[in-house]
Amino acid sequence: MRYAYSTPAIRAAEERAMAEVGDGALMQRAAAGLAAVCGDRLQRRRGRVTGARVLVVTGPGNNGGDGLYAASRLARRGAQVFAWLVTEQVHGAAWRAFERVGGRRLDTEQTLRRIAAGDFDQVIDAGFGIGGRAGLTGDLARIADATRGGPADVVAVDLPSGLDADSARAGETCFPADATVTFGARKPCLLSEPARSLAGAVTLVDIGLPLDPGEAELAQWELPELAAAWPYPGPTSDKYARGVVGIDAGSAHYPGAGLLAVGGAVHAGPGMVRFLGDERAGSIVVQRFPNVVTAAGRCQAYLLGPGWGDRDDARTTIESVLATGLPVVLDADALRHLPQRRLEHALLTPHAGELARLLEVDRDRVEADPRWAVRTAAERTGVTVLLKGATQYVARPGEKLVHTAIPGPAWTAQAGSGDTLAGVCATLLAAGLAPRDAALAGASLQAYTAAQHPGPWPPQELAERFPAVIASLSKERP
Ligand SMILES: NC(=O)C1=CN([C@@H]2O[C@H](COP(=O)(O)OP(=O)(O)OC[C@H]3O[C@@H](n4cnc5c(N)ncnc54)[C@H](OP(=O)(O)O)[C@@H]3O)[C@@H](O)[C@H]2O)[C@@H](O)CC1
Ligand SMILES: Nc1ncnc2c1ncn2[C@@H]1O[C@H](COP(=O)(O)OP(=O)(O)O)[C@@H](O)[C@H]1O
Ligand SMILES: [K+]
Repeated sequence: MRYAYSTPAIRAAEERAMAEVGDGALMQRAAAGLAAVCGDRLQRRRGRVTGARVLVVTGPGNNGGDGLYAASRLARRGAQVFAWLVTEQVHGAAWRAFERVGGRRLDTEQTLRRIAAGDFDQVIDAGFGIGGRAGLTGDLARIADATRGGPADVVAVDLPSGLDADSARAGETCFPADATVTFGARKPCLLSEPARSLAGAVTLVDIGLPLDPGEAELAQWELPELAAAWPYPGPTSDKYARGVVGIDAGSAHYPGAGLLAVGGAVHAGPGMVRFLGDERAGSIVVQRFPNVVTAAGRCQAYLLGPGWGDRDDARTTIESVLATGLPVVLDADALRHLPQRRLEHALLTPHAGELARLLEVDRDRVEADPRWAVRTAAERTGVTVLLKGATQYVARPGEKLVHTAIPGPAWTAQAGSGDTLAGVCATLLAAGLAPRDAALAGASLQAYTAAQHPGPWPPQELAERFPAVIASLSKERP
């Protein structure tokens, strides 16, 4: 599990740590970790650190201090180090250390000229860290722009300047990095798209911050969580132990949605799938999946909504399934017909547009603050909500911590992926997983499979790769 902490929680932990060891010690730990990563990257790119030319883009606060101390360490290994100062204000002790090792200050024009000439092997972005605001202006924006796409390896200190540490947003101007060295704990921006992609490869350096996962803001699943949650059958499992899924998806207008949802469910390993939807969609489903049953009967979880279109009986169908008290995934068109009361046993799986409609806000508001949006929806509806998108967030009512699924490539962003995913989630509910785990495991399986098989696979073909991935995941089980 990867945890991310908000800026106030990190500041509070820093204060507790500084009371014990002093602030200088924390900064030295941070600088040592940063210099180690910068040195390794220089070594890999050019065979040695000696002779490398390194520019530190130096901000006025402690982030700038980290960068200068790290550069001083690189200078002691033979690098030539330069600094461009964002303002005249600079961390005094770090600046003196930088000057002592022969570090040189460059003015803006010298810096821009050298960047354009491809003169730097590495640019350390030590502009702003957790004190940073979104967006860059003035000469710093020019320097970030000039560096972008050039030959220098860009290493961000703590987080890329121009990002707000607590937000998923990627401002219009920021300093995209090839790598980020973050201190003490990950920041929410480093786990949330689109900000996450601007950070490159993230290394977490332990500087001894006393942080408790109970205070975390975000928790991202990794393979061990997925493998541990996955319902592998035991030696005596029968089809009811594995779970029977009832799927009402598709319509004469959208017959494909039924097939996609069933395809997701079938390839996630249920005991049985009953198709309870439109007759025409049903006959296509059975042709493709002869193991699917169209007769009504015992189910252990349901999926309602994909490809329904406008349906007169939408509300009554939802109410009759809710009345069973069995777990149910409410997706796509079912989300437009939710009863106006708190629900139970359901998992809602909206994308940003559907969540915006549910909350009666603009889509922009959801995208600007996805954690707020997913938490608010969970509180209002009383059930678990999975917000789909480049980062997939899951919130439960009464819980501040928001989880995210294992991330995957944008190949998954195509019509029909959501239908497939809803089918996987319903299979997991039928196997007895709690809605939160079903959402995280389903979304993680789809994203991880797409990462293992990059390319424009149609969703139904990606689903055919789920079984092999599920089988290989068993190696990760605790
Ligand atoms: N504390 C510790 O123990 C440790 C801390 N560590 C390090 O300290 C970093 C936090 O340092 P920090 O608090 O000094 O803030 P920092 O991010 O350097 O920003 C400085 C100032 O810049 C300004 N500013 C911000 N954004 C701006 C913008 N877009 N455009 C223009 N100006 C902008 C803003 O000032 P303002 O303008 O608001 O007066 C802000 O206060 C942290 O990320 C980590 O690297 C590590 O060493 C480990 C130990
Ligand atoms: N940029 C992206 N990177 C990775 N996955 C994405 C990205 N954008 C969307 N996804 C995923 O693709 C799927 C699309 O779902 P959805 O929009 O509901 O499709 P549909 O309803 O057309 O089937 C979701 O699982 C979503 O999380
Ligand atoms: K930075």
